[in-house]
Amino acid sequence: MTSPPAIDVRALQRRFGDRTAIAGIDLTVRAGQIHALLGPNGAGKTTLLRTLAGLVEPTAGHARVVGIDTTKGPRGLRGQVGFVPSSDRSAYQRISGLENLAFFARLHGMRKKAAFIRAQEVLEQVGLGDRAKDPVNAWSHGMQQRLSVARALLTDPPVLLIDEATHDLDPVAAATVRELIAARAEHGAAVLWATQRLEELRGFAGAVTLMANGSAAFEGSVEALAARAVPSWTTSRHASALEQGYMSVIRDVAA
Ligand SMILES: Nc1ncnc2c1ncn2[C@@H]1O[C@H](COP(=O)(O)OP(=O)(O)OP(=O)(O)O)[C@@H](O)[C@H]1O
Repeated sequence: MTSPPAIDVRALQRRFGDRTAIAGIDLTVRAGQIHALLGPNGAGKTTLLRTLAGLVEPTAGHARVVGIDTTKGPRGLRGQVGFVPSSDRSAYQRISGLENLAFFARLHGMRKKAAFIRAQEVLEQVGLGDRAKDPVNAWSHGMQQRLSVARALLTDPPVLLIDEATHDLDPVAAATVRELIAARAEHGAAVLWATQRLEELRGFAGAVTLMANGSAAFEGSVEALAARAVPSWTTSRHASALEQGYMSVIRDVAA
């Protein structure tokens, strides 16, 4: 018998007043897969990730994470989901990164000593081991973003929801984060990875959903998206095939 998908989204809708953020999406991500979420600003990527993290309730349809209905909220999903919000600044600014992570590890039930050991370990994984004891308000934006990634990895959850984690990162730090996430996927985590950096998807994401206006305008492999590339006077000759494929899908939606 095949196990249920780690992420299972069926006919999901979410409205905010008159505005439709998610207009009926189906999505499946299995253990060990990295699934990229693309789309223009306002397409609904963050709303989808926040719904899966239990922070937003669907208006219709459903979302399940390792079989748990996400309407149970973040508490009901605790230990199952590592969520990296975009531009996350939710850490306690006056205490150190180490103390922040140890605090969150203790919320997950770790004993004090084990919590500090694990906190130091994940800080080293994201390249912040030597800054562990600095107060977070002395860290740069990119360092705080890496702290958010470290927090999501604390308990090795089976599902990782990542919203533009590499947005503020230098290329070396961004590569380190992708390697860490790929290693988690190799160990069985299911990853949903929202990004605007197309160049990072090749050799990283196995599948792509391109959202537009709250719907899935394309779903397939990175190679299949690149194969949608069409020569056009509007596309720069320097744009990669992947970028051209992306733009071709968005143009079809707008047409
Ligand atoms: N709390 C909210 N209240 C009202 N409208 C919202 C709320 N959250 C999102 N929306 C709307 O839902 C739509 C989808 O927004 P969302 O943030 O999910 O897009 P996105 O694809 O993540 O965009 P970006 O690439 O800019 O991060 C937008 O029109 C946005 O204005």
